[in-house]
Amino acid sequence: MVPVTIAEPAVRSYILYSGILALKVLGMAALTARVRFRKKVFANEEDTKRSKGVVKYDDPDVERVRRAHLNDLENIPVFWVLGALYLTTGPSSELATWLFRVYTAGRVLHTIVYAVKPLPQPARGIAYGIPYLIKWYMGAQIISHFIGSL
Ligand SMILES: N[C@@H](CCC(=O)N[C@@H](CS)C(=O)NCC(=O)O)C(=O)O
Repeated sequence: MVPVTIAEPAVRSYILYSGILALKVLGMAALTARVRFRKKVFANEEDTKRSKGVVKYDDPDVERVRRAHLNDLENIPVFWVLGALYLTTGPSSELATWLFRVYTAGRVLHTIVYAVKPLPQPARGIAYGIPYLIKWYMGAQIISHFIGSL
């Protein structure tokens, strides 16, 4: 059994990048609110009163930010699970740190090219694909490490 302790640089790196990603997910709510107020487009009647906005469910800019938020929710919790389990396989600290770092950078870039400053494809596909492959790699490492130990 590989000991997973806070003294391990890879564990500290996981905690750091997990925290950054959690704040990044929270930031999506602020980004959505910013676009809603800029466009005066809201989801509920009571939200429209102070800013004289309208209820609208198909504003393209709001929907874009909402899709980016949803995409985070489809991906980042999976990283938390796989990243934590990956640490139990005894990876090199350097490799684990780079995987967590690149993953985090990819997810931040995904939001930028999707919702902040939309860029033509394949910008979003790449920003999505690299973190996606990192998760598959960590998942495969977990399975290959533990499959023989049952
Ligand atoms: N739920 C996603 C699954 C596939 C995915 O996440 N694709 C990436 C790269 S093209 C993406 O940014 N999709 C846009 C989105 O989720 O709104 C979708 O419907 O597209």
